[in-house]
Amino acid sequence: MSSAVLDPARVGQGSGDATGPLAVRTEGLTKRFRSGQVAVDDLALRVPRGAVYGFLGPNGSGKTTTIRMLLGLVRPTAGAAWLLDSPMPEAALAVLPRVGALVEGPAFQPYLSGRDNLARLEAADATADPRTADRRAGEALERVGLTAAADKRYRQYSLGMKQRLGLAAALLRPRDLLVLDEPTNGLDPQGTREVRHLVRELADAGTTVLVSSHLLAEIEQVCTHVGIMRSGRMVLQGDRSVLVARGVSRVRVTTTAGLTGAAARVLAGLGLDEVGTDGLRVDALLGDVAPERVSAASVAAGVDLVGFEVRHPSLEEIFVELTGEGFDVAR
Ligand SMILES: Nc1ncnc2c1ncn2[C@@H]1O[C@H](COP(=O)(O)OP(=O)(O)OP(=O)(O)O)[C@@H](O)[C@H]1O
Repeated sequence: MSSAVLDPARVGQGSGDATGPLAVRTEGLTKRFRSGQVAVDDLALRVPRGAVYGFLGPNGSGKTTTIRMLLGLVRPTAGAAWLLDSPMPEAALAVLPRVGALVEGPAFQPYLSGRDNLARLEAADATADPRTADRRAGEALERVGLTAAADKRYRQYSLGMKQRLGLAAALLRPRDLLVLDEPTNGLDPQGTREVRHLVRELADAGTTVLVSSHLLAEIEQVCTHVGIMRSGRMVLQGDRSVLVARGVSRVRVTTTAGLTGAAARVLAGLGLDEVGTDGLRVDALLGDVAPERVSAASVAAGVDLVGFEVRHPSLEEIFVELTGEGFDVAR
């Protein structure tokens, strides 16, 4: 399917969608590498304008390949992508100046300083205004905390400094959309906090931000929306409440000796699943049963309530459950 076949106007691109105007949209986006590896499989990405979209998934789940396709750096095997309503890669020249990107391996010169590298990028960009280049480079370096190291050669930069320079390059001018692939890679905790702060600031100023990470905790606090990838497929996408809604709460009743059987029968009688007993504790999945029904039914059945606890899983637990993330990478 090519973008010519799939007209954005016909599929409601940019309006009409339940989620409102979109800054990034893909339909059936697929990448099969020559090795036969399907890195991205039939992806329908939906990044609303103004969102901070956390693009999450374990190592190897297809985030970088997706981002490279969005930016026209990798050609999709099938499907289509739009950035700011413009088809990619066809409209790359027109739309990419409005898009700041931080992707792996930016083309920086090792023997030039950070500042001179930015100047070189500016000089290569025909759409940039040379009169304001120095000021904008200085501001971008300051925003990413690189002013002190601005005149050091790139090859002497630490990984974190390189990452900051990549961010500075994305911020050389105001952007409507920022696409950041693992921006906290190589940063220390303070640097990670600064990136979060920067993302929030940019979003407050109206920029849409698509930010990938394999660590939910790193970007959870700034995301308005999430998309979770597993083995090249999107397993969950929407505003951040979809994550919470996805979590399954558990209830735990603690009672006295001799009453655990009765407690288990109460829980099962209410239709709760996975009822299990451990010492004086009886656990079950709460499902959509109200907790107060469980406590009331227990008391009515003569079960002493020594303890009563409802546990909501953390976002991290939900993320791990969805992605099946373990120590090994996906593939
Ligand atoms: N050029 C390539 N040729 C063959 N396979 C590739 C190529 N690039 C990526 N892959 C494979 O595609 C899959 C997805 O990789 P991708 O880099 O998109 O994942 P990711 O989610 O960005 O992971 P990470 O968090 O580790 O960067 C992986 O299995 C990877 O080995």
